[in-house]
Amino acid sequence: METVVDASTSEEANGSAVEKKPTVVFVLGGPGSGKGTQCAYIVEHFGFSHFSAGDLLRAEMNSGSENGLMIRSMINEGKIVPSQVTVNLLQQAMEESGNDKFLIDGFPRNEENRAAFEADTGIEPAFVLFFDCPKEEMERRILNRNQGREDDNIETARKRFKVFLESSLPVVEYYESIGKLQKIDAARAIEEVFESVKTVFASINEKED
Ligand SMILES: Nc1ncnc2c1ncn2[C@@H]1O[C@H](COP(=O)(O)OP(=O)(O)O)[C@@H](O)[C@H]1O
Ligand SMILES: Nc1ccn([C@@H]2O[C@H](COP(=O)(O)OP(=O)(O)O)[C@@H](O)[C@H]2O)c(=O)n1
Ligand SMILES: [Mg+2]
Repeated sequence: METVVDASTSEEANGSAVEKKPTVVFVLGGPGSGKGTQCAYIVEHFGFSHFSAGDLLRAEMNSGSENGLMIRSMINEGKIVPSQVTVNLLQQAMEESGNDKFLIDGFPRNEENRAAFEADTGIEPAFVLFFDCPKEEMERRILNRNQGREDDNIETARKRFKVFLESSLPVVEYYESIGKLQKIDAARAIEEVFESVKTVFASINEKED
């Protein structure tokens, strides 16, 4: 007869080899508030991997995947793509990165996004950055962005602002209510905004080099 399970295997199974959960910071703010811009600086200074939910969805849309057409029509209407699609893309990107510190930008954009991520990954954010910016300034930035995005036109931008107010702000308020929100005045020059961002991250862990 085969030997029974040995001691080392059962030790792993009962938790001695449990992995540490990754650190996740969600980066929220209205369309054009400067999330992507600030994330690039955070990556340089603090060693996080940055994933923009919008960028991952655009890549998926252009990859010829079966969800491509659905994603394009949602994005062009400023609507939020079903959470399962976005959470799967984020999970895959995190797994492939090999890192354990993630900035997730433009997510969660509604309560369904928030709940799906938590249910599927078991991860809660360490904290949530919120870039607070007046609508007029966000509108100016979007219309000057020049990245060739189909949704950066005035008509879609207005739909995105409406979705932000109705669906995304309640998530921001939720994180505020549990004491996890770090609100930053984003209506200043890029360098000034980053000074405030640095203060928040410096208290966590400075990149060692
Ligand atoms: N503090 C700022 N002041 C002026 N323009 C900014 C600032 N931050 C970002 N921008 C510009 O505004 C546009 C939107 O910024 P982006 O980082 O793409 O925002 P988001 O990811 O929140 O939509 C970009 O063209 C960017 O260069
Ligand atoms: N969590 C998310 C993030 C983006 N999106 C879609 O992608 C679009 C662009 O998101 P984005 O984060 O790149 O846009 P910005 O806030 O950077 O301007 C959104 O308007 C949504 O249509 C989504 O459906 N779900
Ligand atoms: Mg962005």
